[in-house]
Amino acid sequence: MTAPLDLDYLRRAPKVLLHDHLDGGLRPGTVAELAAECGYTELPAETADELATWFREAADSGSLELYLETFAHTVAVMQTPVGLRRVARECAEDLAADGVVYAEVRFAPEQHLESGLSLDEVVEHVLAGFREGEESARAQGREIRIGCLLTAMRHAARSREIAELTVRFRDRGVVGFDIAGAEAGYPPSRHLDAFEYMRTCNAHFTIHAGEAFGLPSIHEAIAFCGTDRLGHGVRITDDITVGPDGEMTLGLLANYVRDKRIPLELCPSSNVQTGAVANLEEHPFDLLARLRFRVTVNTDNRLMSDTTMSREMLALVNTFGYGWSDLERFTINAMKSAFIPFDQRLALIDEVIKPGYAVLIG
Ligand SMILES: O=c1[nH]cnc2c1ncn2[C@H]1C[C@H](O)[C@@H](CO)O1
Ligand SMILES: [Zn+2]
Repeated sequence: MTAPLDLDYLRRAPKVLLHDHLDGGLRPGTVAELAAECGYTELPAETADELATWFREAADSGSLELYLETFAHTVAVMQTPVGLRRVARECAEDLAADGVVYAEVRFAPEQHLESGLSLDEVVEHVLAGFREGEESARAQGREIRIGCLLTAMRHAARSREIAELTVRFRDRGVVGFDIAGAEAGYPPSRHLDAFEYMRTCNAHFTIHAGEAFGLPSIHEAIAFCGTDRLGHGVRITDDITVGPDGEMTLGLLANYVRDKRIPLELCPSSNVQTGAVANLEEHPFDLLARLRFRVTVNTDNRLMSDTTMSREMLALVNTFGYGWSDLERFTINAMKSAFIPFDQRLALIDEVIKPGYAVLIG
């Protein structure tokens, strides 16, 4: 018998998450406790409940720039070994509790140097936290694997350094590189040397592109930088026209993205909050899914969107009427697009994802 498609069963479904920011996924209570421990006095609210509401409402800004301002408070409490480790451990625990079996979690090491840690030390503490979280999840019967992505901030000038840091840690749990931050005015090609370095090292990267800025950003990310995946990429719809009879025509760039199976790391709730799309009903997720782009479901920032992978999937189910087989397809899309070796991706698909959905599909 097919399992009901509700939050409870969605949590049991094996899920794969490719786009989740470590500094956008803290537990509200942890923000409050770490602030008290490290003497950060600028928090906009005191209790966990008040903070949860504040982050969600402040991020509901309709602009990526205003949305990003909320990160000042989370980054502020992630400056010490204790803070970094705890946030990473809890991230792994929370994702595992939600039924995520594989996640790539990203953060920008250059934003965590205020108490004198080196870039390498910051990464070491975060990786140690992930390993602790994986172990405590395992002790509770939940298997999760976390790969770490290192992000460079696109308005800054440290991308080459962060790319080198990524490659230095490639055998210790860092699986790829990314650029993030305000998109308008900071094209991906500003960081060409970092991407060239990554390609020289046969290393993987994704680029936030096509979120707050349109096709030129996506074109640069692919044609100039050679990105493996697109962070968001929703604006690829600017290159798709839907005729009066519903006939869809893809432009050269949209065709290229689809033909090359370039994965789209779509983040439905986040896109509504930053104003990339007006509401979930108008989100192009379904259009792209029906056109068979390689769509994946992601959280982006669980704290700012007050969300989880299960809730993002439920929102899509309620909006577009998806069934378990659709969710399995999106999950396999994500697993195929991960930055870990092919044989390991295949093992997770065959041994964890397919059997997990088979039980739910009945
Ligand atoms: O959706 C996003 N677009 C661009 N930048 C983002 C997004 N979500 C988080 N960031 C930024 C803020 C964080 O401090 C940084 C590293 O995780 O990445
Ligand atoms: Zn993001």
